[in-house]
Amino acid sequence: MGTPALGMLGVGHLATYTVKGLRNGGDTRRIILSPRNAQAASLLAEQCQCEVAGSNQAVVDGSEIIVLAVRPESLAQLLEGLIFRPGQRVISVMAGVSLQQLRQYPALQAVTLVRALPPASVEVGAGPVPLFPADETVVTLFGAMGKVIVLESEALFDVALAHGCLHGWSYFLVQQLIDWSREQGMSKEAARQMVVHSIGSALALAESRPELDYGDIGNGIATPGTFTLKGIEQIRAANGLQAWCDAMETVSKPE
Ligand SMILES: O=C(O)[C@@H]1CCC=N1
Repeated sequence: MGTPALGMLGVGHLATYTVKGLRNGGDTRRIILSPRNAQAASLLAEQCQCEVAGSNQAVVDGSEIIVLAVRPESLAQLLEGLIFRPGQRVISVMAGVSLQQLRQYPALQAVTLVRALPPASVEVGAGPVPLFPADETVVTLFGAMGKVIVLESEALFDVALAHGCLHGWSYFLVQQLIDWSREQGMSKEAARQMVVHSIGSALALAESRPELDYGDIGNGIATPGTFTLKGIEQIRAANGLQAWCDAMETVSKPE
């Protein structure tokens, strides 16, 4: 048996960066794309050596593993009339749709269902990919493009949804800090480098010292009389740290 073929139902942003991540990670398996978004599918097929199927059913028939990468509101229409083989592996990358909700669709009743949430950074092999439940085939598949983290429960997978959002929020935080630096007169390049390396190098140092908590390192720097302490006190007083956890709380509790 060769490497299981992969079918993508839905060729939007998530499907596109996932396929790019797999190819950039050296995965050369057969990848079959659904035809509905014809322009995106043919572009991705050309860039990443995929095939565009004639129909969604052809995607299912030609693949051992199928990724559901449509918007939740399009799912019912997508599944209408589709026939999966019993035991076929179906990975849902739709945020906020539970296994129980997926199981309500007649088409999905006999398949092996797995949930995953690849962030955009898998395109460069750098994302955490939360997964539930454990599935060796999917761990191997997505291991090519990121660090797969198998969660112990679906509730914890929903917590990881908040981390998926954190990934997205990071861009806004970094951009806001770059914009502020530029308003002070810094060049675009210097502003970007200063912000990115300030945060990136903090992560690098902390990850070189796994025995230390991030808070320990922060407290070692923010000692009495420092500018760092003055600033973090101001951020805390403005709810600037707690606001992030509050948003995590909101998005990790779908419905
Ligand atoms: O924003 C979203 O809905 C998805 C979930 C995590 C990242 N993106």
